[in-house]
Amino acid sequence: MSRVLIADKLETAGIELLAAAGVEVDNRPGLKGDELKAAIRAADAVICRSQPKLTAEFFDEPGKCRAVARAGVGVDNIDVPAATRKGVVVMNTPGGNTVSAAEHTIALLLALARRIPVADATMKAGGWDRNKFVGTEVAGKTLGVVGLGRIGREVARRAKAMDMRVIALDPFVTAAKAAELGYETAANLDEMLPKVDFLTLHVPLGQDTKSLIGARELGLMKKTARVLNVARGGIVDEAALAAALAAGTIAGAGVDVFTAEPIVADNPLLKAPNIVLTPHLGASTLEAQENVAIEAAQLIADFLLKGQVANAVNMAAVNPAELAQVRPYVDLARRLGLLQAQIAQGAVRKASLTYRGELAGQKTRLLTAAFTAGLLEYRLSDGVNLVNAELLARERGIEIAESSSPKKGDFAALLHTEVETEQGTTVAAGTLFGDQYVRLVQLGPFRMEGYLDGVLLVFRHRDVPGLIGFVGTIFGTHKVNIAQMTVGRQAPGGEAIGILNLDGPPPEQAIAEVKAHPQISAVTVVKLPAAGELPTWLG
Ligand SMILES: NC(=O)C1=CN([C@@H]2O[C@H](COP(=O)(O)OP(=O)(O)OC[C@H]3O[C@@H](n4cnc5c(N)ncnc54)[C@H](O)[C@@H]3O)[C@@H](O)[C@H]2O)C=CC1
Ligand SMILES: O=C(O)C(=O)COP(=O)(O)O
Repeated sequence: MSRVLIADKLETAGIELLAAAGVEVDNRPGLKGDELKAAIRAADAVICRSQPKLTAEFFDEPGKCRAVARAGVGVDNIDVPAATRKGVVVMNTPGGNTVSAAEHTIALLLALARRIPVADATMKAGGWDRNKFVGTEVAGKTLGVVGLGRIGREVARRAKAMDMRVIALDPFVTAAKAAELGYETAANLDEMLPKVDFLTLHVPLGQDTKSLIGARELGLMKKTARVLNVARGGIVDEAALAAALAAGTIAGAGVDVFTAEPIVADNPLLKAPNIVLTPHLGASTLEAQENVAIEAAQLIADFLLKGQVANAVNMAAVNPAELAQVRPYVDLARRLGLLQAQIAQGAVRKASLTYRGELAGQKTRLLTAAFTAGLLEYRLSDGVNLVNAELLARERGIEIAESSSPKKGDFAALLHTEVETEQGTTVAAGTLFGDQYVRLVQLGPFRMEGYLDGVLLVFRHRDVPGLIGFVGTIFGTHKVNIAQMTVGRQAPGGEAIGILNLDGPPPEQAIAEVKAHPQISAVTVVKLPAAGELPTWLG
């Protein structure tokens, strides 16, 4: 009989579903340390929410555990790469708590605007003050929504119903799509922040979003503005927010999520003025908990009893033998996607892939999925993989088109990609040398032979003598080694593009010095995996 550890508080509907399916349920929420480790090892699968921190050590020796289901969205409390390495499938249940998280955000917004918690507390302490708690209407005010995914969209829709003006910021939402929904867009945070009366964050916690709102960003906002964080602790810097509230440079905040949960006594937000706090209650409604408990239990029952995998954030349902054959091209396609994600400016509308020569008609769906996974993987909270990449792109209104042409050009096989955003189209094409070495052979209109790994410095320039030496000297001075370099140009003395492969990330100062050259028009730093480093879904 299969055994499932329930490592968090889970609605009984989920537990009943497992029992009815003939699975043994070990319902022990709140286990920690060695006890949790032992319970995981003894189970075939685990169901959790955000409380247990399933760090790498829990997957070191997973015993018989083969799957973790997160009854909710954010998997930031689970070390997914560590789980993957050990072959543990991690699944989640996006969508089930979307409405609850959105409603909680609106509840905090109104509680702040009308100062309800403090008025309530004052009254219960014997007070009656109708002058001290004068609030503000939200109608006519501007709400900035950062992250217009599932929850952000529901928040924006509700704000619109309250006659708020909505400005959205999300790399996967074009101005046209936003306008269709009745929202404005901002090109970046700096443009959005000075305009908003309320700011709400609905992005996953990741490298890009940690401290997304810090002292500098809070400083760009109106003194009368209020900040809401129902996403994840740390997306808004806690110390900076507490300081801005104390200084009165921000008028209020509503926070549901914290860097350490349960909150620690010295968290500066506990003592900050004009703040409404809730203990991670965004998904805590009967409805949401029933949804996610049933969904998570069903995922685990199907996995254990039928071998079926759905909603996996770290696993591709691709036949292993097939994958082995095309692995180097899958790697190339993903790297081109990662490159395009970092060089394309503005919200992505469409990606068009053309398979030329020997690649024509060869598992192109798989390669297109790999390219799409690369294009999306920096931004989304769900782990993007071969299985879900195209669906996730479609959900975000990104069209993915592919075509094949068996005619051979300069290369026996070529993958040509074009990414269209509201600001233009970027072209990148790649191939394999010697059936295994991944190479970039075209960027924009320029032909070249570039390496698609590590840190790349891409610079557009005019092909004038001495320029390459100028750039090389800058990196030499800053002690950043240049491992490779390639230049593509159409004609001597004309427009050109240079790519340097650097042995480490370049300091800001070095980039500023490169940009200062009058013949260099644009500089972009692109971060790609090291050569041979494969994504977890391909490893
Ligand atoms: N307080 C609570 O109880 C709950 C909190 N959450 C949190 O909310 C987050 C969002 O959930 P969903 O809306 O379901 O996820 P989602 O994946 O549907 O939406 C996330 C959106 O953020 C956008 N995004 C990513 N990086 C961005 C950036 N740097 N700037 C602007 N936009 C960016 C993505 O393009 C995507 O559209 C989850 O990751 C989770 O951490 C989710 C449920 C309940
Ligand atoms: O689904 C999410 O990401 C949440 O933050 C909800 O967390 P919880 O399940 O209530 O611990």
